[in-house]
Amino acid sequence: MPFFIGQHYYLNIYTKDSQWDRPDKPADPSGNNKGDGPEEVQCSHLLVKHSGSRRPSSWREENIIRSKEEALDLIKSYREQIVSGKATFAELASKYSDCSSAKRGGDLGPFSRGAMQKPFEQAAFALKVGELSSPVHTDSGIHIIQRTA
Ligand SMILES: N=C(N)NCCC[C@H](NC(=O)[C@@H]1CCC/C1=C\[C@H](COP(=O)(O)O)NC(=O)[C@@H](N)Cc1ccccc1)C(N)=O
Repeated sequence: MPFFIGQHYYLNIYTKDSQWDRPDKPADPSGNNKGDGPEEVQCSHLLVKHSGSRRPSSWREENIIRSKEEALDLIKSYREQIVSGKATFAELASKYSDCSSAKRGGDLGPFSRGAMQKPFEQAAFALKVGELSSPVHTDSGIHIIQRTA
């Protein structure tokens, strides 16, 4: 189906899914996503901001000027320390995360789709419980995410 500007798309108001093609049946009001993964996840994250972040400031640093590349190097080193068992996720998030959730070891609490920026949501909902993501880029900066529930 060729795409052209102004083309209408269809939004399932229950599951928030969107599609170009006209649905062939009414949306299910129960909002069941029919096994397309969990409705809600709980995650912890470690955020390293950089000069291109939408808000380059945090509880740790008034004015964050590190480059995106430096932020990625830091995130990779934290991820390596967690994977090798040198440090726990909560220890590093508490010390180094540029998000206020650092105070809770990075815990964001439970959230459903639609709450977080898309790249973060996509990564979080693809994780199995206990799994640690690769670096995830959002407008906030670079994250590693651990699904806890
Ligand atoms: N529980 C929710 N629904 N809270 C609203 C989330 C808003 C959402 N946030 C994000 O997508 C990213 C990924 C996770 C954290 C985050 C960004 C920022 C840091 O980045 P910055 O905004 O300075 O660019 N931290 C937050 O939002 C914190 N309130 C998250 C939090 C902290 C403590 C307890 C619970 C949640 C968004 N749509 O922007």
